[in-house]
Amino acid sequence: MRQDLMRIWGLWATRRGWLLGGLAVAVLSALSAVALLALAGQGVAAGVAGAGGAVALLLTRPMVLIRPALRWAERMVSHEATFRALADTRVWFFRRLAERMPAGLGHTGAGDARARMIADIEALDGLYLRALLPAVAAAAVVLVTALLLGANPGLAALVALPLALAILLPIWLARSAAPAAEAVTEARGAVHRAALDPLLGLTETLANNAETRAADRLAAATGAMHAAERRLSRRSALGGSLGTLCAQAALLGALGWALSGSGGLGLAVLGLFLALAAGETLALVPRAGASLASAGAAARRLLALADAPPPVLEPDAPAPLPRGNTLRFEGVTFSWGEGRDTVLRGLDLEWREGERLALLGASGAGKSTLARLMLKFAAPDAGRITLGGQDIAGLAAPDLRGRIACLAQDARIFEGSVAENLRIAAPAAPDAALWRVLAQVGMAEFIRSLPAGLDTDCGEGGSRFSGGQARRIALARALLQSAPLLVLDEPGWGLDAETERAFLAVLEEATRGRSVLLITHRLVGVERPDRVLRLVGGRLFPAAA
Ligand SMILES: Nc1ncnc2c1ncn2[C@@H]1O[C@H](COP(=O)(O)OP(=O)(O)OP(=O)(O)O)[C@@H](O)[C@H]1O
Repeated sequence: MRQDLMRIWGLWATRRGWLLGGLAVAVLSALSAVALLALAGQGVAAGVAGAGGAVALLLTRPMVLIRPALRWAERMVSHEATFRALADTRVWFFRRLAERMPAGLGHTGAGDARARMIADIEALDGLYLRALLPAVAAAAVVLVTALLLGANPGLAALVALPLALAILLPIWLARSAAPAAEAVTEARGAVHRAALDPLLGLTETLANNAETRAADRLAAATGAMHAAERRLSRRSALGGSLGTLCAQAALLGALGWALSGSGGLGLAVLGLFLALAAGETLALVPRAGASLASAGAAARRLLALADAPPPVLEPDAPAPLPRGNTLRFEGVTFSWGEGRDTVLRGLDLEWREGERLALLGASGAGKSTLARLMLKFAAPDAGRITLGGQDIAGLAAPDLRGRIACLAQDARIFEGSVAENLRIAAPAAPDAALWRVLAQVGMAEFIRSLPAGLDTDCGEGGSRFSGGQARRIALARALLQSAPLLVLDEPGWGLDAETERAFLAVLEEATRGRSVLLITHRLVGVERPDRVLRLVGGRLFPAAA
């Protein structure tokens, strides 16, 4: 746990100024509480002794204002620090995921990754806000208490030692709370999945009358989560009780010392008031144990995913992009991981520059896998893939992807306007270019008829449009990318027969001068490919058009 949390702290290096600033203000704020009560105590002692206590009163007045100001500053600075650190962590995690799962989350649990991205990263704020901040502030208070009472080491020990114990206890408890925190984090992920999965597939859930079963699963997952949370709360409550016990022991110690009459009135009152002041700061510490354990569990889950080896390593010194655009597979063998079926077996392919290739094959034959290998979303287990004679392993992935445009089978429409979705492929494309590709996929007229035209919002996952319309926008996006090689994975998926034929008929015109790889289950007769290949048993065979 410690190592994982240290890694997370290391990730926040660029926010060290804010984080340390927050710590400093938290310490000052806690010490101001001590100063206020210490001065009040001195005032009371002076008053009781008939010495007036005017000086204490004079000093107390500004403290009454300084303290709330420091509390306000503590909130603002520490929350800003946390916000910035967590934002960095989210971006870092996103990049790590993108490197490690270029072929998409579909095969690795999108719900789980989403839970980690949101909930686990949020739980990390406990490391700073609820563990480090209160613990450091409390430690400073205990130290200052010991120093202020230093005139009498006996009294100092009676007050400061139980208080120090109140800080150490939650840290010690955090270790034993780690499994409970881990269980809570896992259970939250399970609730996320149980809630999201049937919702994302709501139509199937309802059509199969499966909502009761889905609700039962969600209830079971929620029950398991509450049970796990209860176990963690018990630990937290134990920490809270033990912490309070320690703080009260300090008060009792100070009171006992005062009543024993072994020192002056001033010191006795100071001891009592300091024990009271410290109690207030220490009240936040017991929660630190559970928060630390939860942050540790979240950090472990995040790092497990973020540290997975990337499927394709980027070259240290990428080769320059070659001139030619002929793409070759030379004896490529590939499986998606240990224990998984071999998808490609010593596959050879020459996709010549400017060639229009149709790739047929049964479902699951490995057609999309072939496309993913070309884009370096995965790397061959044996053999190599070359572009213009250069092994793509030596090319930087962004360079390669600038040469090969791809319409994936499950291409997603993002939230944002039609224009924004298209410009993902070509950020500087003028409106005229957008209209051109929309016309090529038969969508220009429809988009023009919408009040907002190109600015029409697509909705989440393209929900503003029908499946076929969304598919055509994705197709237009692939056409817009001016890459010389174009891979179209099932471009007709979701289109009615007439639209599919119309699109395939204009494909030649729309992709003139480019190499096209058309991946499909079947040809409809209007494609006019230069060559047709069929993928069977991990190898390619010539097929009739
Ligand atoms: N990203 C991935 N991670 C793990 N396994 C994968 C991944 N993509 C594909 N597979 C697996 O590889 C095998 C071939 O799948 P692929 O999608 O390449 O076939 P396909 O010929 O395109 O099928 P379809 O025509 O049904 O789309 C399948 O067993 C599939 O589960």
